[in-house]
Amino acid sequence: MNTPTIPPPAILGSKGLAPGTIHIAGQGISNIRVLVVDDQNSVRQLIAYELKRSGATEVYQANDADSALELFQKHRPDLVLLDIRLPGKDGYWVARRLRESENGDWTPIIFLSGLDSDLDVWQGIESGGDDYLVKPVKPIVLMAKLRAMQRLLDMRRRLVSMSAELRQANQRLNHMVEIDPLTGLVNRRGLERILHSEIDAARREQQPMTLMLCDLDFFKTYNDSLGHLKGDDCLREVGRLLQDVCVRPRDVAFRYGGEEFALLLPSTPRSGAMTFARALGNVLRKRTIPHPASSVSEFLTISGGITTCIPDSNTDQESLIMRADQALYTAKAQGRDRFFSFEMQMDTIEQLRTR
Ligand SMILES: Nc1nc2c(ncn2[C@@H]2O[C@H](COP(=O)(O)OP(=O)(O)OP(=O)(O)O)[C@@H](O)[C@H]2O)c(=O)[nH]1
Repeated sequence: MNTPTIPPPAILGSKGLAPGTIHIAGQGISNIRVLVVDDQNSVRQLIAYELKRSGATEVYQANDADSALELFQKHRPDLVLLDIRLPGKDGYWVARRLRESENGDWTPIIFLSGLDSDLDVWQGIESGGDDYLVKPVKPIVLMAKLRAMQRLLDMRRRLVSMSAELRQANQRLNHMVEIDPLTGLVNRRGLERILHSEIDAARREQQPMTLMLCDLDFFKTYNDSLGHLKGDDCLREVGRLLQDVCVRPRDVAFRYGGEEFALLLPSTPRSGAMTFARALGNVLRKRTIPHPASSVSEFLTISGGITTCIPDSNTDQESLIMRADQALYTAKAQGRDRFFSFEMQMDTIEQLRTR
């Protein structure tokens, strides 16, 4: 029942719309699709006729509660004109169902009813209506109300689109503040966020996770001998290299700060962590980045501290970072150009004991 028919002139002035000034040039409604719910054919068609004349792009018509809901779901009109007395379920019921089905959206509902007691108005607004008009209503009054609702609707649409833009801008901003401009890697702030959620995931899934802190060896003397710009190039190169070794989608490389990098490897046990560290060392060795002032190699080398665990309720970002940092300190103290993990050291001791 969604095609409005132009009523014969005899219908004008019947119970739904009172006779009166009907059309004000240029003052109609525009770009609006309306659902009219009324069980009286003549009233419904007259309203549809007036709406069309005033600029509504589409008018859907329903004569009972169920077809009203059906048309609402199907067409998602911009506005609903709703009678209260309908066969079967009434207009209050329809308004409540419409509100439930909107999912945070808002469609203005104007009750258009012959019931004129204060309680009816109260119930109409309570059930989800935004306005209440008593029939017969003058077309000019109806149009004025529709224009007011349209204004609110437009304002709401602008707000919704502005908040979507704002959300996107915020996402871009968050992304920007988590990216290190020199290497393009995620920075320390991003590490803290991602580490937090990966700890939660690993705890939930009872999966081992690995965190590596890596530090370029003798980078001060690299800068001192080759200059700060070459130092920057070197950091960029290492950044690319670390990104290349992170082949699994959830493995992430970070610039932790200065000449320190971090690698987060979810679902990676100790054995996998050491394989990864060896591969990383090999890739760097193959790159043969000259380091004229290093006392461990003629090429750039890296030291790394590794920690691997299945997080429990005591595991947090700080404890993991601290443990990886202590392991890094040990790798440096043991001569650099190596990776160290307390957990793996314990494994080795355990293996020696059981031999
Ligand atoms: N070019 C460049 N150098 C940086 C940057 N950030 C930190 N550095 C330098 O990295 C060097 C780190 O030096 P140290 O902390 O003394 O460590 P190191 O010389 O690498 O010695 P070890 O770590 O003990 O092997 C410092 O000279 C910093 O100035 C950067 O963004 N660009």
